[in-house]
Amino acid sequence: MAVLITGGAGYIGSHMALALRDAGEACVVLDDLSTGERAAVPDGVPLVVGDVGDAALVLRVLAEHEIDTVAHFAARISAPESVRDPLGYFAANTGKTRDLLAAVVAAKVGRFIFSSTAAVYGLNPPTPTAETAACAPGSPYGVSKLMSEWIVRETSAAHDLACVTLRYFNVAGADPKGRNGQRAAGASNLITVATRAALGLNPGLSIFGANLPTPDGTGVRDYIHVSDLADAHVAALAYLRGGGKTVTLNCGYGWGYSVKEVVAAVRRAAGDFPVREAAARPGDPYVSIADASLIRETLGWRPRHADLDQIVGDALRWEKSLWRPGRKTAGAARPAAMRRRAS
Ligand SMILES: NC(=O)c1ccc[n+]([C@@H]2O[C@H](COP(=O)([O-])OP(=O)(O)OC[C@H]3O[C@@H](n4cnc5c(N)ncnc54)[C@H](O)[C@@H]3O)[C@@H](O)[C@H]2O)c1
Ligand SMILES: O=c1ccn([C@@H]2O[C@H](COP(=O)(O)OP(=O)(O)O[C@H]3O[C@H](CO)[C@H](O)[C@H](O)[C@H]3O)[C@@H](O)[C@H]2O)c(=O)[nH]1
Repeated sequence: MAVLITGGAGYIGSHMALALRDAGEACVVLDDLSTGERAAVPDGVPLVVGDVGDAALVLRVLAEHEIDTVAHFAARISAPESVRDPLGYFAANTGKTRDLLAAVVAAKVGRFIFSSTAAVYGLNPPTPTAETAACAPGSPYGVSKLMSEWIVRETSAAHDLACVTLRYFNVAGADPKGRNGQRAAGASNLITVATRAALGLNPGLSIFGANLPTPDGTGVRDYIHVSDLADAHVAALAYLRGGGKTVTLNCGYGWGYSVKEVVAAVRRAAGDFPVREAAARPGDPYVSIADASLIRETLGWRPRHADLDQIVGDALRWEKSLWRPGRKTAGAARPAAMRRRAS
């Protein structure tokens, strides 16, 4: 038995590959390397370079590696980009999820884990947000994921296929042992931007909205450590192999931090860095916090790295380890400590 990880050369999928390898589980990665990197795939895990929409390739991989479960991470992930290219997102995310499922059903693979997002809930969900909340995605990206969820659900109902859909809240941090982390130079998520700013790799941080209707005026998010998220996938795999039924589960902790609280945590870990207040991003929810009770009940999952200082510390250590002379991020100005490392 082995797990196929689509998108396993990307940020989250590669952490799952690491978690499975650490647990002694066989797995194989299928990734077209459009945003992922070969180096993110852990040593000893086979990488097949190709498209999840290539049915012949997928069928071959499913058979050759005796796959019993597919974990489908591969996707395009930028909400602003999806506003400019909705049809591209529906093709890449929704269309290819459909094509992958067709291969999975044809090959009689009985288990599927799908990467969805809190973005399906949209702009003003009740908080904390339970899985039963109405879905009203605020971007084509969110729509592409919600449509994929429906395809997963209907396919599961019609075929011998049990599926766990995981709706991730804000994924952050890096492998606590320093083996892996966010590699995308253009990553725009708060904790990556703030840690890179603290290291002088970009000119500073803009706080998008400082007068929002929240306790300190800045946006609040439920940040989940990427290794806890990988563990949730390992727990979902055990649940499915134990005969668990199709279910949709939030992945978050059930509490949130504001942008200012995240800035304070990064400053505690790395010292001061420039921060300015800017206009709120159109379409940003003010608050996004999971009701995380169902995943605990259903999978028995318990987070191990939920402390914000650990999330920030792991991200920071990873960013430092990535730094090398000539590495480019926006407006890089190298701090003295890093200039010394270069010489
Ligand atoms: N990062 C987050 O905060 C977040 C939040 C919610 C949900 N998600 C979901 O988690 C999943 C993984 O996100 P990530 O942050 O690791 O993104 P990522 O861009 O780092 O990883 C995606 C991977 O998929 C690969 N890929 C894309 N299209 C492909 C295709 N057609 N065939 C084969 N490989 C393909 C890319 O090369 C990349 O390695 C996505 O489905 C995303 O929607 C991410
Ligand atoms: O430079 C920045 C970046 C972010 N923020 C703020 O920090 C918070 C978090 O923003 P992120 O960009 O890190 O994450 P989002 O909440 O916008 O979105 C993330 O989580 C969503 C789920 O809720 C989707 O999955 C989406 O794909 C994923 O990027 C927000 O209040 C945002 O306005 C800033 O102030 N400055």
